[in-house]
Amino acid sequence: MTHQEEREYLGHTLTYIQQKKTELVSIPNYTGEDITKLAIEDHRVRTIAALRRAAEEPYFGRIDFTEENGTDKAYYIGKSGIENDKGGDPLVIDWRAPVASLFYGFSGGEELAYYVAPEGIIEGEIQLKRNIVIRQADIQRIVDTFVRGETSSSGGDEFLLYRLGEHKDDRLRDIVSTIQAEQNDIIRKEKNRPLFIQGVAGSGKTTVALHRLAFLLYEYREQLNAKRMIIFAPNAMFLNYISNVLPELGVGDIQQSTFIDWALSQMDVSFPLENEAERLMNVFETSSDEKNEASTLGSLATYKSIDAFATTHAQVSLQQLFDAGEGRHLTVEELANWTVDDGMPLARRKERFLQRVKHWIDEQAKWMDPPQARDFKKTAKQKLRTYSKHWPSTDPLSVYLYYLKEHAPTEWIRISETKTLTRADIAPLLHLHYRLHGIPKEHRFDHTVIDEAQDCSPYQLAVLNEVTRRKSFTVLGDLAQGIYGEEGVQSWSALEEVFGDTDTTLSVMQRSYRSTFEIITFANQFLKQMPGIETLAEPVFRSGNAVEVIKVKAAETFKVLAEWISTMQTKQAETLVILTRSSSEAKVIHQILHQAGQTTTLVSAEDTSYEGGISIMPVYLAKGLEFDAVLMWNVSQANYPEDARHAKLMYVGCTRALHELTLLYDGTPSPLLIESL
Ligand SMILES: Nc1ncnc2c1ncn2[C@@H]1O[C@H](COP(=O)(O)OP(=O)(O)OP(=O)(O)O)[C@@H](O)[C@H]1O
Repeated sequence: MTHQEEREYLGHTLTYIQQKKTELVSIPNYTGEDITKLAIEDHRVRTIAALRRAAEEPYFGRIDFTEENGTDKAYYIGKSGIENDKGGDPLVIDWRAPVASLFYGFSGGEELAYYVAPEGIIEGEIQLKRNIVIRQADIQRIVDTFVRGETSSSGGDEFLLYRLGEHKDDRLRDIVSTIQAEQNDIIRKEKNRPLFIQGVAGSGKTTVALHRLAFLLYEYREQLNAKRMIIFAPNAMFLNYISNVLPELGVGDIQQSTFIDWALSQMDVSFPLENEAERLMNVFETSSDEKNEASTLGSLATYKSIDAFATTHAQVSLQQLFDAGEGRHLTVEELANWTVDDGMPLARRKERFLQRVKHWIDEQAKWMDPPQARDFKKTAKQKLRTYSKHWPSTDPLSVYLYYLKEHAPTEWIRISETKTLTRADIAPLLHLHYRLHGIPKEHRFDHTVIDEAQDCSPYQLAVLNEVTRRKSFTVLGDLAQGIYGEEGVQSWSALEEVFGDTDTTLSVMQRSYRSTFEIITFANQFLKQMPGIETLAEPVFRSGNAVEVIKVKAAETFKVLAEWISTMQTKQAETLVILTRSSSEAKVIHQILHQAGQTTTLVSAEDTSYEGGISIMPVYLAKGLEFDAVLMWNVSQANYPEDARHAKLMYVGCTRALHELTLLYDGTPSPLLIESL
């Protein structure tokens, strides 16, 4: 009965979608310049795209709601809303609409439910919450997670577990059909108060951030422009991994970048950036303790100090008159009127000054014979070029070096000698670039998301705060995954401070969705060994195989690896990874498997895309990614000694696994394995 009723509704909806699409496609393109017609054309194109997406899977859920006044309504929830031109209620409600909150916020227990509509709070009683899996326009599965009066209703867990049990390919996916109540709250938080989210590994931070962008764009469509919204993530491979979600949600125009790539696209800097692979090797594979330099450069104190330096630097005081030749000159007093600091960036003031002097030269020449005037103008303009050198530099790198020479001589020597920049230099350089040249209007953001924000420096955030309107930020991360140590932050307050007196919100996500109960429980032992981490990850009760910790001898390496791969493949694992402590170990394993005819992908810091299949990479490159099966290679005492940094690396590695986790070691196991041997 249920299926029949749902089949009819689906048939009816698909017919409508088809008709509407045909009707809209038949309207000729508008290519003129009338703004109203262009807006209508834009709407037409977007609607066709949304209908095309909806034709395969128009909705995924249904909620039956009895309003206080007794009206019964059935709402079908999908990725895009589908209006009904022929009158009546929409056929499908957009998942971001206020009423869809009922679907996400309801966990089965509440007597009364409500949502906040534009006209006020609407209260009522939920009768039914149903998940409907549609693939290629066909109903595959119906799961009722709540039916009023039935005591067995789970409120959503059964369907969530079904979804979490699926195997993953090479791309992160949207979760519109199973967004959980605590995630829904975060997605829908207000726009203009900086929002910080501390979430355990696998709690859905990246996914929630992407859904929040789509939500904000819907909720504030009159104020926001997708092209002026951005998500910053740590590296190109991770960006590639998440690249499908925003287009799937119909908001593909939102920018996605790393901080460094974006910053370098804003300015010209003559020195190259250090090699990324070498940097990572330095951070993770050498045992140097000199890791404080980035934390000083990345601090808010340095931001303030450089800001004050830029202000002083921009005060122009010309001490020499400008002699244009032929007895004409501008006095120091006259020049001072043209150099006043009226708040305009230095480079623009300099440009304005030069224009004025050029104009003055032309005026002087008016009283001369033409040949004399020509010679005078030529000479005077040459002299002006020489004179302009009395202006302070407008090159960010030069100004940065002046600053360092005075305030941080070690850094000055580093750059002067190597003629190479580190990542920590980029935020100060962009800051100076903005101070010297200003921020073009079109470079400002309406909303900025920072993922993996535990690795973001306060300085970076302060610079982003300059380009982001109304402090509209979502900042997400996990302090327990702060594997860069001093380069990132040790507490969220270090980043919150950037916003000064502005109120910020800190939300916490403790439930972990990625991994099985066994894997999360296992990984929690590493959280317990990190100073300052008080709460553990809470598993969703999805049980799987036990985590295996196995001792192997070096001579058996290949045999063990081959067995692991074939066992995982028989378990239908599609994405497998071998995580090593170092890049050299990863190369050796890749070589061994290659010689045995096994195709694997060796992932390095330079890679910009993630291909799925069987990958081998150093553990520090796996942050943000996930795999059906993970093999932690050689978790020996030498590779993972007992300290917070290695506990974090171990935590990151183990929490990459969705379904299967195996750890191998040769010799003495890591002392961090306190509960598993
Ligand atoms: N509500 C949900 N329904 C279904 N899947 C979910 C849900 N929330 C999270 N997931 C899944 O959990 C996994 C982890 O999500 P995500 O990568 O966004 O987490 P994260 O907190 O950013 O993790 P990490 O910090 O470890 O990188 C993904 O596979 C995601 O699809």
